[in-house]
Amino acid sequence: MQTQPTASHFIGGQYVEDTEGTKIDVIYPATGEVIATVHAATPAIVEQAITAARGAQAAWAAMSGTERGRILRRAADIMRDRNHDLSVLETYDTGKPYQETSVADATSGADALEYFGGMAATLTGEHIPLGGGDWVYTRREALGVCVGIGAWNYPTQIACWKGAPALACGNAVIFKPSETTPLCALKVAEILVEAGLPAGLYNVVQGLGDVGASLVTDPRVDKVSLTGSVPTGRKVYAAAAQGMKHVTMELGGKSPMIVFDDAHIENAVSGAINGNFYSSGQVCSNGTRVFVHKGIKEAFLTRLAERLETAVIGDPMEPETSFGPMVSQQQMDIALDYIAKGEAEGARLVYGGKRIARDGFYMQPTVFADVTDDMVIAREEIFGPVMAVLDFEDEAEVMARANDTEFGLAAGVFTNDLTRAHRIAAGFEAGTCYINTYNDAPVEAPFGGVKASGVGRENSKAAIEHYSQLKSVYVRMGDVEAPF
Ligand SMILES: NC(=O)c1ccc[n+]([C@@H]2O[C@H](COP(=O)([O-])OP(=O)(O)OC[C@H]3O[C@@H](n4cnc5c(N)ncnc54)[C@H](O)[C@@H]3O)[C@@H](O)[C@H]2O)c1
Repeated sequence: MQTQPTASHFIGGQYVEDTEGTKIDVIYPATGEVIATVHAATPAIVEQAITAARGAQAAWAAMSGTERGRILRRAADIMRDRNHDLSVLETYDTGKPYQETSVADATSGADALEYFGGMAATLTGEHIPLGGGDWVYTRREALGVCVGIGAWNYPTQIACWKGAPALACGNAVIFKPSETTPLCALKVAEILVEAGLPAGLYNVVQGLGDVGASLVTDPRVDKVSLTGSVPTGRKVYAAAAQGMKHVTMELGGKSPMIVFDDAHIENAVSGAINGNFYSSGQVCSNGTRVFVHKGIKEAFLTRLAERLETAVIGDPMEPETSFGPMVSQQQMDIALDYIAKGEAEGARLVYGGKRIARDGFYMQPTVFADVTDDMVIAREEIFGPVMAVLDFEDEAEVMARANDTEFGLAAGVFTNDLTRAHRIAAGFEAGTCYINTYNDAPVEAPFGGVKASGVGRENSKAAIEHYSQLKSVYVRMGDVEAPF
């Protein structure tokens, strides 16, 4: 497959290059080889993108929702038709196994385009009757130019989860992918244009944090949607506040998963695997603090270790590979450093813990038991395949410990006690909760965090609120009274 894109950026409906920008090498995580090179956007490229977006937005917003939606739904169909190639590219960009990318990336992006494409024609205001025959009507209007800034773990999905609702509402989009995974968003832009999206409405500019910051601070940008870490979120939120811009913040987590002693152990182990080792642990909503009731702890750990033995670690392009490399040397080193901290703090290493001796950024899926709440591996987001298993005995105690974190992205509970399951879900301080499952993210349901994990929601009808605004129009049917 040709991994070198035609050019670094996609602006005004076409590929654009400016080799003056800082060189960014794209590294295939499975081998460490450079598979493409792009250039960070220069100020001239940023200017071009903002001008293109502003120039195209008003006419797009003036089209009917049905027309806008049709284009998005056509793009969804093209994405599904090209799922194989898009999945291979996603694997080159991120290192995630094709087994995952073929079902969770372009397919999820297509779902967002289809869902919001269908919704575009349903976006309306309301009629509010007042006394004396007067009335108010509301108009749901676009925000203008929306900037999306992506993390590296789901480059296609993030480009679509931000782009689809923004476009459905009549906005123009400028998307800056993570500098670690710059390739996939360009394909999303190409497909949208092929589906009939007028030029300038979905632009992709490459770059590091400084390019993101220059977009966030530009007065011509109306909204910023970031997927990234909490420290970056604090900076971007603060910068956006200066311009009183709308924001969506999809940030990190250290989510709890509670396994009661009446749980179906096999399902709970599956949930813990999905919530810790999918995408080599590089998922924001992962349930990395697994609280297991003392009564079933050893049975849970034994079964977990047996199941981990069956993971197929290897070439991510091979269909049977179920666990691939980390995205980068840097991210692997961060995770290995946390493993060293866990051992130094006295946690019991029950599985993995080592780098795998082969090319690329491979490390073992890792499980620590006997982890206590104060350990660094139980408090900080690792963003790697490192599970911390903690003991508990009492429901009230585990609820308080689960919530004792600055984060609030996700949380899960495994139990067969119906009322307890809902009591726990109600008690979680988290935006996205799971009962007897973990890490589902269908487009129909709102996704996002509370506390330091974020502001706003992606997916579902809720996303519309974050990509549009209401205008109230007051209508007087009679004479206007005034005091003098
Ligand atoms: N809640 C979610 O939906 C979600 C999904 C995926 C990942 N994440 C989080 O993302 C993090 C991992 O991704 P990452 O390492 O790419 O995150 P990161 O915060 O390092 O970078 C995210 C993006 O922000 C850009 N950026 C950095 N500094 C900036 C600045 N000052 N102004 C504007 N843009 C700036 C980066 O270039 C990148 O595109 C984890 O914390 C993970 O939990 C959250």
